[in-house]
Amino acid sequence: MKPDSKKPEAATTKTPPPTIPPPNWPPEITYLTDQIYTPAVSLELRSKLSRSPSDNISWIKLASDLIITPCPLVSITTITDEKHPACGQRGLFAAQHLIPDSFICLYMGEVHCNSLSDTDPNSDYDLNRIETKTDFNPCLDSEIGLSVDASKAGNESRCTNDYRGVAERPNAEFRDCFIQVPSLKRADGLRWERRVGIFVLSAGKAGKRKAGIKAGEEILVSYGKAFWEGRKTLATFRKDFEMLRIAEAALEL
Ligand SMILES: C[S@@+](CC[C@H](N)C(=O)[O-])C[C@H]1O[C@@H](n2cnc3c(N)ncnc32)[C@H](O)[C@@H]1O
Repeated sequence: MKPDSKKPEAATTKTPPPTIPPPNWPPEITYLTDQIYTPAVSLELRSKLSRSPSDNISWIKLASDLIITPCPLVSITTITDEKHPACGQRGLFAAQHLIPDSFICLYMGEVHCNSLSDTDPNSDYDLNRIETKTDFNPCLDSEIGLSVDASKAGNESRCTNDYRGVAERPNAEFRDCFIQVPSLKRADGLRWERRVGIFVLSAGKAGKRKAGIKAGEEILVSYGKAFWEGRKTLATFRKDFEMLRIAEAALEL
């Protein structure tokens, strides 16, 4: 069943209702239960996020009961370990044992166009700059040029740190997925829409990661070298020596 792209659905423009944020949520950041959109993201562009799952058969389709806000699987903690390179900042930790390949939470934020005018060059929370398994420059949908920035609004996923300097390797990764959202046009009242989620890494061929992520362990992804190289360039330009030190340390690992 192909989505009807002639007329975008106005019902999807609704702003999600406010929810009580999880403990330790940064008060200056808006807590989201669904992604929001910059004015530059037209309804027509948004409708392109809606695809029949048969278009991308390998992408996981998440049942709506897996998407719970706040997410009970994780907790946000301020890092106090001085050896941790993000000491003093927040990190995302497993609130219970998470098995390999399991879904943790969606990467929520403000969806924006990848044009210079609609991108915040200072954001540390833009998927545009983070490398995922599927794409070198993942975005939300690189074909239509959309990405997600959680610098001003997001959910727990914005607290996920990079593994460099913390652990030997990541234990989680970003993956493309589909979720079901309400549709006025479909007989069943639902359609599939593209999202990016954080998932526990698979056990691996040798089963080395079969333990998944233990309760209390920090959830760590790889932002990719490009993220840290970008930070290094920006830090050099701004003469921000602390940012430069962190970026160089991450690149050395
Ligand atoms: C997406 S945020 C991660 C959450 C962040 N720690 C917070 O409290 O909001 C990305 C920023 O976290 C910090 N960070 C994440 N992983 C790091 C690492 N391995 N080493 C140093 N800083 C890290 C950097 O400041 C980076 O720009």
